[in-house]
Amino acid sequence: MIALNHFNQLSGPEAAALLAPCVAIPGWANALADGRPWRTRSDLLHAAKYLMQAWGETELTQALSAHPRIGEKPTGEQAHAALSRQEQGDVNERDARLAQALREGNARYEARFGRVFLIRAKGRSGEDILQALSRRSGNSEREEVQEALAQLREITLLRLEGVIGE
Ligand SMILES: NC(=O)NC1=NC(=O)NC1=O
Repeated sequence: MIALNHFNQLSGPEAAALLAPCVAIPGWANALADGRPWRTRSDLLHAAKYLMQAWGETELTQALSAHPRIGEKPTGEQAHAALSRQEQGDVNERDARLAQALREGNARYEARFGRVFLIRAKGRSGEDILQALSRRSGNSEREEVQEALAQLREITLLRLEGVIGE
């Protein structure tokens, strides 16, 4: 985490690179880097949320390239991977029944929608996630794009709040 005034003083590329692990949508990080200097952290977070409203299915697909399946914690060392491992901390990978149910649920979801199931995992138990996976698998395509985008916004905002301090 760095302080806002330090973020304001970085070069453009450094500022954008710092935000890149929040979501794999470069335009979003670049726009927030270009918007500096931010007067307050709140101004930055409001701008970030405003920019996310424009995201659609294209951005969702783009972002999913950096989100591992739920229950499959990534092994990579990139910042995205470390964040995903931390966010999925409450998914008890030692619970073999849960892990199997998530694998099966993810496969069914991907067969239906053609993309990885995305959920804000932080603060959710494996059981909570499994229930959401089951419920959302019954969504229409249009409903599910909106739900997945809402989850992407939550994940991205939580990550941004973890990167930039007051
Ligand atoms: N497929 C996923 O939902 N992945 C993730 N959810 C999170 O909260 N972090 C992830 O990497």
